[in-house]
Amino acid sequence: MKEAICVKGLTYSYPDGTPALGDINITINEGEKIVIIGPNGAGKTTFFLHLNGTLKSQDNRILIKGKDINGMSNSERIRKVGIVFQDPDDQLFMPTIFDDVAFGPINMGMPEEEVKERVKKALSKVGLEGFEERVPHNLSYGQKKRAALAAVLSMEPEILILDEPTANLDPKSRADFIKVINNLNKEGITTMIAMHDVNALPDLADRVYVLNKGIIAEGSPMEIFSDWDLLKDNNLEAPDIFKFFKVLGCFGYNCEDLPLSLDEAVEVLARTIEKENGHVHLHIHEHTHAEVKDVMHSYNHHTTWHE
Ligand SMILES: Nc1ncnc2c1ncn2[C@@H]1O[C@H](COP(=O)(O)OP(=O)(O)OP(=O)(O)O)[C@@H](O)[C@H]1O
Repeated sequence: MKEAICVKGLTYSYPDGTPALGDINITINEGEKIVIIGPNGAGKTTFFLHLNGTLKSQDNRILIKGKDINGMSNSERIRKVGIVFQDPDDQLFMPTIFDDVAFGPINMGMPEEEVKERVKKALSKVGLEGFEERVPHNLSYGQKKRAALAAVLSMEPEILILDEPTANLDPKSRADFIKVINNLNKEGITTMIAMHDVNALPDLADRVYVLNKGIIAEGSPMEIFSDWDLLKDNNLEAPDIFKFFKVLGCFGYNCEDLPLSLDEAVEVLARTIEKENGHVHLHIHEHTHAEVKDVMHSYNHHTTWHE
């Protein structure tokens, strides 16, 4: 497998002395689907700002497809790594959507016909066909998120980095946005996402890194979410459905695989029902209401871990 991103010993403190990153070492291969989780202030945004060259550290190395990022020109970097920030208003600043999505290609000096072609293609990938003349300011939040993504896609980056892509989206927009990102990944784009939305994480990650100034852990979503101490120590939580099945397990529900998403839960339940001849046995009636509540709360760090 070819390396998309290789980070060696990245340490960074802001000029006012605030330490943000400590000795980050990671390797991400081409085509991977990576999610980075960590508490507020863990350094996720700071890390991303190093990957597009906005922040620079001299005493460490970041290789993008084998090439040192410090030796790359701006345009070379932007063509390799596209970053979509959490707030689309940070990325949309032109009078029309066309101007915003065309901004990168025009700056690269591309001929007019190619610019138009790239804008059309990028808008179609995010489901905003025909939005060229719309005013960014007047779009809905979900449309702005997709327009900001199109503005990055028009540069046809090989690596796509997204900060909190599902935050503040309604359920349909959230599902649509996840589908768009997954389609881009299937086309071969390496995706790296920072998110607090752990319920959406299993749809967007093959591999997860826990970042808290340094890399604390790395593994599959199942490996990470099964480690309660890791989650607790880093102010993180598992997807709701995973926690719910953990609770069911305490009441006698015996399932081999814990689900991380609703789709997986349906499969797991179907398998159990088949195995148990149409029955799922629970022993909740043997417990008092207070005991059931206690178990439920033990899997919700907001109500117990911080009390
Ligand atoms: N411009 C800055 N100057 C000084 N300190 C900063 C600056 N930007 C961020 N920091 C600090 O660096 C640390 C890492 O912040 P960063 O925004 O990278 O974290 P994050 O993981 O993206 O957080 P969140 O999940 O809340 O978005 C924090 O302690 C933050 O206060």
